[in-house]
Amino acid sequence: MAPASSLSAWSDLQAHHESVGRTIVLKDAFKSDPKRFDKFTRKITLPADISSGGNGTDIIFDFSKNLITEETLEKLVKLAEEAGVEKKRDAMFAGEKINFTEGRAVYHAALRNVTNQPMKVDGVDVMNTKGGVNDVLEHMRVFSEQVRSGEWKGYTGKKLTTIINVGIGGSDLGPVMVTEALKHYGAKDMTLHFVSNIDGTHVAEALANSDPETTLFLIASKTFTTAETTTNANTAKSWFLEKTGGKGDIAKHFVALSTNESEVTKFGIDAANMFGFESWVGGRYSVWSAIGLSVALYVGFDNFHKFLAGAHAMDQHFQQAPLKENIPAIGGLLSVWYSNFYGAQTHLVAPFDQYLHRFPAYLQQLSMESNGKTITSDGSPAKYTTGPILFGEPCTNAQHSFFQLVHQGTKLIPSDFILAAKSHNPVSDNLHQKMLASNYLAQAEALMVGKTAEEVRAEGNVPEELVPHKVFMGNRPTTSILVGGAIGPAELGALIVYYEHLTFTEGAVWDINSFDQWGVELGKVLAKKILKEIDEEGAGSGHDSSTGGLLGAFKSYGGF
Ligand SMILES: O=P(O)(O)OC[C@H]1O[C@@H](O)[C@H](O)[C@@H](O)[C@@H]1O
Repeated sequence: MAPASSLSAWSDLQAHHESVGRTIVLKDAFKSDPKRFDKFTRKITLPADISSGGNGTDIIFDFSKNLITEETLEKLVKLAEEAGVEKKRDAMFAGEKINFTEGRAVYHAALRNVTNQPMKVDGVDVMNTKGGVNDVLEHMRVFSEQVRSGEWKGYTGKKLTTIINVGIGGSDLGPVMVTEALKHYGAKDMTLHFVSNIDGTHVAEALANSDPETTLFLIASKTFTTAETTTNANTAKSWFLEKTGGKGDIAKHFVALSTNESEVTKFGIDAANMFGFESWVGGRYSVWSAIGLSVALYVGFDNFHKFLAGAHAMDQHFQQAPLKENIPAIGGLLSVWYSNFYGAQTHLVAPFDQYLHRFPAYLQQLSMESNGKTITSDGSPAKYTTGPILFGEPCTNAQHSFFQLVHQGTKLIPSDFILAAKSHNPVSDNLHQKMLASNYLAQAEALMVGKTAEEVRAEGNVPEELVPHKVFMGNRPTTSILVGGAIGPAELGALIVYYEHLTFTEGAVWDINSFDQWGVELGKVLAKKILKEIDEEGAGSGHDSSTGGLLGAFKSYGGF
């Protein structure tokens, strides 16, 4: 595929940015076009039987507060066409090996293919083959129901009520985020811990208050070779054997979520207690796989299934909707518009939802591990900026910390605001929910309309020297996502997949491989070498003076 910047739609957009983009004034665009909201808002309705309220939940994506005209959208769609976004999308859903640096299909959509459409990789039906998607789901259903009901017992016959998921990256962030987001649906008698960091504090704190008789460990690792996870898992195993005086039955207390059966059995977990998946599931897309077992255990399999079904609804929309109506494609194209034509470097995602407090952290891996790449498909460096820095925190908290920069800083920060119309906790007669909503609406409005010097002066009593400090430039773009109900499993699934395919669209336009992650390797290799050096005499070898100096200082201060 040709580099994006050589496409004619790209030059066309550059000219369009010069002539139109740079001069759009959003508040004027709204004044002159009363239909702007309708024109740029898109909606998906989830099937009633999976929606949180029992009616089909609408999810509205209001793109109207973005720096676009109808012509911009047409030109962005043209860019997507020229960049082959639809072709690449279809190749992904056809199981082609679009992860071309690892020779792998990118098929996480099969994991949530709840309508059981035929999906094949290398001619093999991944849904119905032995050990395939449906078999693993069935294993997850049976196991999660047994644990939740107490039928699956620990070695002394007690119900397992503490779940410790040991995993990192995609084997941690998805399960953490989703179990937090769906806490309302979680088993009240279950305590969850997620141990990811190699910092011994993480595992020590999780074990400190856990009872080996009632604890279930999920060792979650696609490769089962990740240093942090195998080390934490071994520490957990030693703790378990020590606390149980060697009487603890690993088979009852440890299960593995992995693709690597031989490493799993080497660790001491029976293959029967392994929940598998395939190499075509990338780590950051693995919450839909066996890696989501903690979710199924916590919220129950029916809810896990709804989570998959909501995701599937967004998959189907992405596959079927024409680009101009295609919600994730529009999201991705807007990101390209801001990154490549306005020079934006960031993407803020602020959920107005406390349950979604780990959503931005989850999206950081999804977006930045996928599109933090320089090299394009022909091996040459991109001549344009690629993956933005995604960041965020829940609101209203973020408003009281870093929103200063979003409103008055020198940077353009395209922002997404997410709100559910219904709260799971409508306390104080919904006062909190109304205040939350008022902030969600006010922030997007304030970012757009800003405040001129004249408006500041008109407020009266403002010393002239303070006027410039109180001016808000405005015209700062936001996308407002409104879930027309509560955020339940299906709504959450659909929201995640919106961002997955947004990320896909960006990467497809930028002509990069969004599905590998070579950039995490170098640090791992160097850490292995340095770990050895910590136990050897001296301050290592072949290091620069900073690394060598710090290594020496660490050893001397730490007494190593
Ligand atoms: O699940 P594994 O194999 O232990 O890998 C965990 C994480 O390891 C990281 O190194 C990768 O960058 C992530 O993509 C991955 O999710």
